[in-house]
Amino acid sequence: MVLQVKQLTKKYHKKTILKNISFTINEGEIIGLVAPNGTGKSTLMRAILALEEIESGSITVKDIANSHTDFFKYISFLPSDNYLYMHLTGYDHLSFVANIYDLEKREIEEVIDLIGIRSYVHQSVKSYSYGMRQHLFTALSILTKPLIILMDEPFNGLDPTSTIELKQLIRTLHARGISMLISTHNLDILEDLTETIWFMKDGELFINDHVLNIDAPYEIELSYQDNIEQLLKNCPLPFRMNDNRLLTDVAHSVEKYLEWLIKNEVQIHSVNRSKQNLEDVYRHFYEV
Ligand SMILES: Nc1ncnc2c1ncn2[C@@H]1O[C@H](COP(=O)(O)OP(=O)(O)OP(=O)(O)O)[C@@H](O)[C@H]1O
Repeated sequence: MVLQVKQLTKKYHKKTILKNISFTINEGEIIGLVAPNGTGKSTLMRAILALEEIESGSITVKDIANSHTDFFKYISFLPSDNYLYMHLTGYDHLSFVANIYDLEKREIEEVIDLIGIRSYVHQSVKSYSYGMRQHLFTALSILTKPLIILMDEPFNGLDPTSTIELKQLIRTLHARGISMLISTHNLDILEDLTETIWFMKDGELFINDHVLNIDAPYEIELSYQDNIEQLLKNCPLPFRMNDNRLLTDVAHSVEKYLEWLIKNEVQIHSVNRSKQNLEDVYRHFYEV
């Protein structure tokens, strides 16, 4: 186990943002954190990093509490807003962190090549584009060789090239055994990176391992019939239509649909289990 959070509660004024949240993250796990705006994803990350006062709870990495400076050797943060010194170069930033953690110059060079920032690392940050700043921040977040990285909306504002590169980097870090907690609103990207998606709602965390295996509806393809609309009007079971395909509701068994369709002489062409993607799961969970 790398990160352990126990019974974490955080309030802003009287509003409880995090309600008694507990979870663990193991070596090499990528967890996707998904929730609508304003739910508490950033607050959770900031609380883990002791950037927020909390009402109660314990947060440890490798059994070291976040009140201890050693905690920060093992955990890194890629925040959604990058705080960089405009008049310094990228290299200055890397040297600064390397000095604090007593790292060798060689380790800085390795990170520069891994992230691919060599061509501009000696320019001052004020000349960097948003994506270049994000790359520098990523380099800073992996310089200390953390066991886990918290990434708060890391894909925001990145062009397709930078997005592909960051996805590739996440896979590289994963292959090196680094754990990651990634919050994003981009469900397609997340689905590409991991099957372990956690949702947040009303201050609670819903941990659904392999969430994509949640029950998927069936697609019943109907053969063309003149009176089909009329026939389906009387169907007592809930359904959606997509062209000539009837999508079942997961709360009812497919047998019930087939039974009714056959009894009412609706001709069936084929029956398939549709693939449930993350957007479907999200819509179902948040009732969108
Ligand atoms: N410093 C603060 N003082 C008071 N309330 C705050 C403060 N920071 C955040 N909040 C409130 O806490 C709630 C959670 O905010 P948070 O930024 O953690 O959400 P989020 O899920 O990260 O949202 P987004 O997806 O928009 O980034 C929101 O209702 C927000 O208004």
